[in-house]
Amino acid sequence: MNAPERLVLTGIRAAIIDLDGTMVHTAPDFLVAINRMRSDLGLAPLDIETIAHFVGKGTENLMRRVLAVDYGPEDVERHFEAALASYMQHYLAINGEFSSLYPGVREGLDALRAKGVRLACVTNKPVDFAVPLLEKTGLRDYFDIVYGGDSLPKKKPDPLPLLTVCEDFNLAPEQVVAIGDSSNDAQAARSAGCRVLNVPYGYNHGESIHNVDSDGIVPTLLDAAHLISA
Ligand SMILES: O=C(O)COP(=O)(O)O
Ligand SMILES: [Mg+2]
Repeated sequence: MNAPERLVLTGIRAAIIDLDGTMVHTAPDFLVAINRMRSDLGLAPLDIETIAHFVGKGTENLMRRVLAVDYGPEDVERHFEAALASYMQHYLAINGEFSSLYPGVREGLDALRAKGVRLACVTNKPVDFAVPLLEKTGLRDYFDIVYGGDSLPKKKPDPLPLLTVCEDFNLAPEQVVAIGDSSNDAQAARSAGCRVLNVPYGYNHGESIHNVDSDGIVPTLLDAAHLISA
């Protein structure tokens, strides 16, 4: 029997990197902003694990999931606008204050850049949250492009944001790898025709990352960088 082949991704010219759960552990920011919003609405606080399971499909989805803990579908819609406005205000007030970089992020971005791999950040976070967070964590200058969940008509798992980056970089999708913590990132990459690596430490809707269809699971962004070559 042949020894298992070591995973290597060749012909890669750009990497599209996810933000929440991949570069930055933002669940503590979500916890504070959501529970301040819930307090404004007279609702009891949620724990961090519950909230982390709701993260990944953008702010509107997050609001609906957080309200659905207490309300049925009609009341969720009735409270939606007020909840969203309260949440946006509270999140912007603390954005990045309770967050931290995961191990190997800066090293991984440095290693990718040293290989001549261009970098884009594609997140489902609103772009007005994403850019200040990247600035606060010292990551903004790594990225030629940053797209938030509201930058384009569709967000991940739709392939549009990834395909837009490929076009911006003038690269074919197979020359681009997406790296993320969730099935959203993997599905978007598969639909776009990009390669995809997953990290196991983020927020995959409370499900095992091992069930996701991807080209591999890497412990850190630095490990991802080691597998990627031009
Ligand atoms: O805010 C979200 O919904 C998740 O954002 P992400 O795409 O950076 O994981
Ligand atoms: Mg993520």
